[in-house]
Amino acid sequence: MAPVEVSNVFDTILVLDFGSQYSHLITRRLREFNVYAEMLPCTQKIAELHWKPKGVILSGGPYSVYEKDAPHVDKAVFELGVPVLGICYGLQEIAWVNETEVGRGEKREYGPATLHVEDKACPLFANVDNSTVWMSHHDKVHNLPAGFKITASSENSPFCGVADEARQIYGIQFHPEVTHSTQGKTLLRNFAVDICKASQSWNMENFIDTEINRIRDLVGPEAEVIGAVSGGVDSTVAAKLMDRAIGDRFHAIMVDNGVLRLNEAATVKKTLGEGLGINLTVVDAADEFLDKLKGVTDPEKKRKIIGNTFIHVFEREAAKIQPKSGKEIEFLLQGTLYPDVIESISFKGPSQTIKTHHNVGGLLENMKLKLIEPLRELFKDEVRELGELLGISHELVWRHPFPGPGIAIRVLGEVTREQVAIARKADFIYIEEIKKAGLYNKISQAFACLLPVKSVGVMGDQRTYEQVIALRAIETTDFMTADWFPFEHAFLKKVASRIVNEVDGVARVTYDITSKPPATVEWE
Ligand SMILES: Nc1ncnc2c1ncn2[C@@H]1O[C@H](COP(=O)(O)OP(=O)(O)OP(=O)(O)O)[C@@H](O)[C@H]1O
Ligand SMILES: O=c1[nH]c(=O)c2[nH+]cn([C@@H]3O[C@H](COP(=O)(O)O)[C@@H](O)[C@H]3O)c2[nH]1
Ligand SMILES: NC(=O)CC[C@H](N)C(=O)O
Ligand SMILES: [Mg+2]
Repeated sequence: MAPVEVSNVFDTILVLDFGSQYSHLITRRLREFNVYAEMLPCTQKIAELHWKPKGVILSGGPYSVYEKDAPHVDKAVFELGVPVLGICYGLQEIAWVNETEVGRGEKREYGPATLHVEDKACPLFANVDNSTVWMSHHDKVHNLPAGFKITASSENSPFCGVADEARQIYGIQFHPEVTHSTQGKTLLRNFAVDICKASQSWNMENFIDTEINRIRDLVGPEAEVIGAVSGGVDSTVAAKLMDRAIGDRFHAIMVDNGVLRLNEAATVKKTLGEGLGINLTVVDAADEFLDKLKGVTDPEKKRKIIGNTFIHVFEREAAKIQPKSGKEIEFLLQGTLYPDVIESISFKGPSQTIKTHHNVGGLLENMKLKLIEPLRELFKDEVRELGELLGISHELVWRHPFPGPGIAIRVLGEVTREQVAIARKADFIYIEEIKKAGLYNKISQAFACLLPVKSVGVMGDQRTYEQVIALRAIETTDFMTADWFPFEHAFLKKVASRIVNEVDGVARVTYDITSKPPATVEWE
């Protein structure tokens, strides 16, 4: 029997990734109109798929089809009897497979171009007008492949759209997945819904039932599962799904690593344990973490120490659990999201190893435990929607992300109890003011950092010589790029004044106005 996979339950469009920076956006757009799509590397062998796609999209990519080492699609894609759409490199690949010349164009084309729909009857262009599309290519299809007709053109690309309607193979030179292609979403919908006949049934309500059944099948009637939860969105949603699926055979463990936010452990215990009824153990390992961090100032070392200590604590706690069945714990729950999976499977080039799925997450290595990752098909906003449907409070669902290494990477330099206490208090005041000003949900992430430099101040006629707090607030959709949040001056003034007045050990407050890149979100 084929394994129960999401793609076996929902009609699925297969996106084959040739390494374009936009590949994941194709999946994203299709899901926005409730068609499920999954991305796999372009090297995927069709015979090894456990499910049959309703259609296939070949993405763009940095290679040239005529290069010696260029990646090529498994030709079995064209034997599946389902529609195929090639985008940019994908179009060039379709031409290549059909023995049509592709070469370097005289002109590169990056940015906006005007699309001319030449064949208004082509179902791919239904309700698509002559409009702006986004181009990003240098190569050019020189001739029309045999059996194809021209469906669209642009000034620089006479074969901007081609189709072999009998075989349902379509190619376009532009990128419909980027929002700058103003009618790109209509085109993708035409392909997925009208041409491939994929049902628009992908929504979080349907997903809950499917996933609960899948977990029950996988775990069976007796086995027990452990999972690390932080009180963050991902692990809470994963834990709640697990709880619905197998009840008290799921054991959630939260580690107080001594670098959580103010009152965090107690709050999580209350919201997850009492509020959501999840079987939760909070382990106080603060001393163990802080002892190991003594004298360490290098950011990477700090991260490694915290990561390893998490594993030790977690293994120790897991060994204490004695399942009713008398057998050992068999499964480990992880809150892996789709972007993590994409990162690990995305096609980066023929010379690079493509990581496989068990490397994703990596909370525990060399473990006998089998992984369960209920969110591995979902984007963050889908996880949030799922959280709301599972009855998790709006406040928890919309919490800003908080990194596992916590305040340890927000206290620059050595992490001591005293330094953590200062950073915690300042962070608490900052977030409290953000919430009071009604800004929390407009900001993607905000926090305070403690800088290990001293600065002179004057308070109550006394000279002070204390440390500096740097405030950070960013707006982003995917955390890969980010911009700083434009607070009103009055707001910053208020926060600075409160922090200097209420937090001993701080003489000065600054606001970080660096975007990512060149900076990162965290300071370490
Ligand atoms: N203090 C903790 N105790 C136990 N597990 C933790 C702790 N901090 C992090 N983890 C584990 O590490 C994983 C990764 O953390 P991450 O911050 O990416 O996700 P999250 O905390 O679930 O959600 P969010 O991104 O909203 O913070 C978590 O899903 C959880 O399994
Ligand atoms: O769970 C986590 N463990 C980590 O080690 C870690 N490092 C960064 N982050 C979070 O990732 C996002 C991007 O942060 P950076 O721009 O600093 O890489 C931001 O949301 C960061 O808070 C982490 N989350
Ligand atoms: N964006 C792409 O897919 C580019 C394809 C190919 N590398 C070109 O330059 O034309
Ligand atoms: Mg977190």
